[in-house]
Amino acid sequence: MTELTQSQTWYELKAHTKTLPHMRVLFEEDRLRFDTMSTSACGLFLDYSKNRANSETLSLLFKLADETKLVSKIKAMFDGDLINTTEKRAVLHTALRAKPEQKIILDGINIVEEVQQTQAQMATFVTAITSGSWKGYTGKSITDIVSIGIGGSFLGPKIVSQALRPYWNKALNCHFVGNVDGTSITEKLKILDAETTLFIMSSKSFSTQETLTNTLSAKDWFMSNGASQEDIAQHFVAVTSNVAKATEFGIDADNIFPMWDWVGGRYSLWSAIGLPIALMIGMDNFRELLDGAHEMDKHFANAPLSENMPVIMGLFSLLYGNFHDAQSHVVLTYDHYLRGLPAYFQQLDMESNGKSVTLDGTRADFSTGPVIWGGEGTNGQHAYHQLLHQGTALIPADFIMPLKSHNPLGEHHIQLASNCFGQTQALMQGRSYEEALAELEASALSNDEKSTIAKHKEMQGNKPSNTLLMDKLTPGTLGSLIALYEHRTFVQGAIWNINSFDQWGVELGKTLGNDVLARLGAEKDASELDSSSNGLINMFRQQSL
Ligand SMILES: O=P(O)(O)OC[C@H]1O[C@](O)(CO)[C@@H](O)[C@@H]1O
Repeated sequence: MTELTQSQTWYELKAHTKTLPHMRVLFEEDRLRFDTMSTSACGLFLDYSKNRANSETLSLLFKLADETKLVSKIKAMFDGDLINTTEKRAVLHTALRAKPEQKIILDGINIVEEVQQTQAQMATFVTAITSGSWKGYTGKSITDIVSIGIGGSFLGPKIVSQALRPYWNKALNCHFVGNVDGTSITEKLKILDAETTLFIMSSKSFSTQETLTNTLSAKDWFMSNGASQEDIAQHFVAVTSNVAKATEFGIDADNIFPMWDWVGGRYSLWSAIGLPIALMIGMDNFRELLDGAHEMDKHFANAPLSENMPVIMGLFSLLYGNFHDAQSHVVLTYDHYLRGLPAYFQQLDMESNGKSVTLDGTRADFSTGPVIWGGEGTNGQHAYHQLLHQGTALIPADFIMPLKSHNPLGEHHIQLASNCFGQTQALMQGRSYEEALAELEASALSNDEKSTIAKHKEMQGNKPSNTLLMDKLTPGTLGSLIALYEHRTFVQGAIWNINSFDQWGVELGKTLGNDVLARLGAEKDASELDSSSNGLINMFRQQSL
């Protein structure tokens, strides 16, 4: 048993959540519900009124936050305490977007100076590439950037570049390679010209199999196009915390952008891992992205809990997972440029809070991180919204939408907004049996048929959602939005008292994968493995090699 689930407040929340009326009633009882249950920060507006909560719910949640010392845990992160306890590391992705004049001391060093030096190195490189002064081995300027990385070294650059497409440098194209499946890199290389292509190899550890394999294949392709070993320096750069390994790999020392162990992979887009972003949108816009995140950092560190956007969102997610048995959470982005964001938040949250022991190793006797999934609105309405509305699972939803489009076109944006708001309304209010029956009144169906169909058309409603709006999708508002979700993830982990910043669960798969690799190559016999693994390996060896 953990202290958390034995606390008085936990018991009170369990009892309280059973007493709440349908959200329809909560809205009828309080005409000002939208005004009191919404808040703004850093260019974002959060409507959290369509949640299963009243003032008592909120005060119990804030009490739980107080009792679990959330405020002091937030301070500990910003101060650089070693809160990643299993790896004895600080968690300071916030330092990546700190102001140049700030001082954040870690092991006696002001790490802000190191961050600023790397940003200066990035800025010089971005200017060289975008001005055309950087030449390839045949004297041509670079036209295509290929970012090779996986996990946090892939999704951040890819999703943020995609989201900020309106800000792209017109002279550059970008491509992202992550999967070790040869198809991924082959499809990219087919359309590229070795003379004008730059590869950015992004790997914090410089030991990730997929990234090393993809980079070696990129190198082979490059050399097969008439380039020589000394031409590598003009077409390959690396972002890593393992500078020695990158040099050994053949990356020119001047072309290595450092990163640090106090930045987790899934929190690293703000570092030189974001180099592809800076190349595509320019260093000024990249700094605006950082500034947006910095504003959210200040808000998170200073706002009272009751006005603190990441705290409110984190507490509501915890409410549904721990007191309503919600096993997943859906992120619905009503903006085509943000179509990749659900996948980004999936990795951010699930690799952070997909844990089952608390800091001292006690097995959690409560649900921890939910499954995060989602997609682009309005497409989802024709795919999985049926389950959101009438399924048996409770799935809290976040709807995210800019109020202004980068591409105003006829009725498109007003229709997008009408769908976004209409969906949250339908989830909340549902449709009663009586309402469904009334809709069938004029039909030619018999009374029995009307009654049966009405039961199928009934929608319970009371399905919670948050609606997050921004005036327009810009580097600044995107920075604030992503930092908001980073801190939302932190809030839950802090209250659960788990380590949100290691990822031991991915180690075993990698180790066994390497063992299977040897057996697939017939260097090792597979017969001592379980019959499934043995059978699969033998099938591959017989049919694929
Ligand atoms: O940047 P690296 O060291 O290649 O790691 C890639 C990814 O693999 C992980 O370590 C495990 O998925 C992620 O945390 C990380 O972003």
